[in-house]
Amino acid sequence: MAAAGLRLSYLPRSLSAVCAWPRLPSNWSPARSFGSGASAREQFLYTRPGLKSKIIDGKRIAEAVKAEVADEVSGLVSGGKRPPHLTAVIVGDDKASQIYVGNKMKAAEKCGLRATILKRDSSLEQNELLDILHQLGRDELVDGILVQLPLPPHIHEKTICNAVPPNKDVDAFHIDNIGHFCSGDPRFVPATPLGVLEIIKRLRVPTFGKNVCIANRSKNIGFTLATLLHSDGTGDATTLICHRYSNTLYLLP
Ligand SMILES: Nc1nc2c(c(=O)[nH]1)N[C@@H](CN(C=O)c1ccc(C(=O)N[C@@H](CCC(=O)O)C(=O)O)cc1)CN2
Repeated sequence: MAAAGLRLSYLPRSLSAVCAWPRLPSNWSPARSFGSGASAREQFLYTRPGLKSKIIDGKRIAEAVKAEVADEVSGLVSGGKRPPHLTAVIVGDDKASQIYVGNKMKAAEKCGLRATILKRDSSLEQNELLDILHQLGRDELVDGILVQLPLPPHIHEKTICNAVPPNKDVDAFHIDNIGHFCSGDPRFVPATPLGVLEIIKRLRVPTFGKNVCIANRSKNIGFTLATLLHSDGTGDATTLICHRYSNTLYLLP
């Protein structure tokens, strides 16, 4: 189940957040590139005349991953086991969240998993949500649980993430799972960075000894992706996390 849980869910459509640093041409000068009142994006592009973008067909990769997970699940089922059961809890009416959860559940079903959505109104109290999670934790027919974020403002996100039983926490947002991940002994890995790593591996983008710049500093995405990419035997790259306050000069090769 852990392997299926890890590889499920979301694959980003593009890999724009990760790029190898290109070499600058010999006539490049900071004054020419930074002195024109250009936007941050223009400055970035001006300083990287050799940078070539490549659009990645994430959908094709996602289909291949789903087919492989479906094979694993059908192996379990033909061995007499029941299909793993993923339950998503969603609180409120956030449009994007509805779409994300719908897509995750469709993907799970396509892989042969049982998928359940528990949808609750935004007026749900924190204690009621905690009760739901305790019940799901005790339910032997539920293997994986995710609580879609964001939650309404009256619900404390960290309290909820830490109420998902760590052995069913497919998002790996529970503090125990963050600790396991950071100490190099992951039980689950957050889906988005794992999806990016999967794309890098499947496209055989070399990372060994490379410099990688990650344009995202969130704990669940940029930070986790940097950890994966610099880890021994996983990415073996040198990673730089940058954000809106990063000095663009740090990006020079
Ligand atoms: N329980 C969870 N809640 C939330 C998660 C999560 O992983 N688990 N992540 C986000 C929402 N989300 C998936 O649920 C999600 C949203 C956006 C992306 C992403 O990679 N976006 C790309 C654009 C991709 C595209 O081209 O469409 C980007 O922003 O650059 C990944 C995951 C919050 N809640």
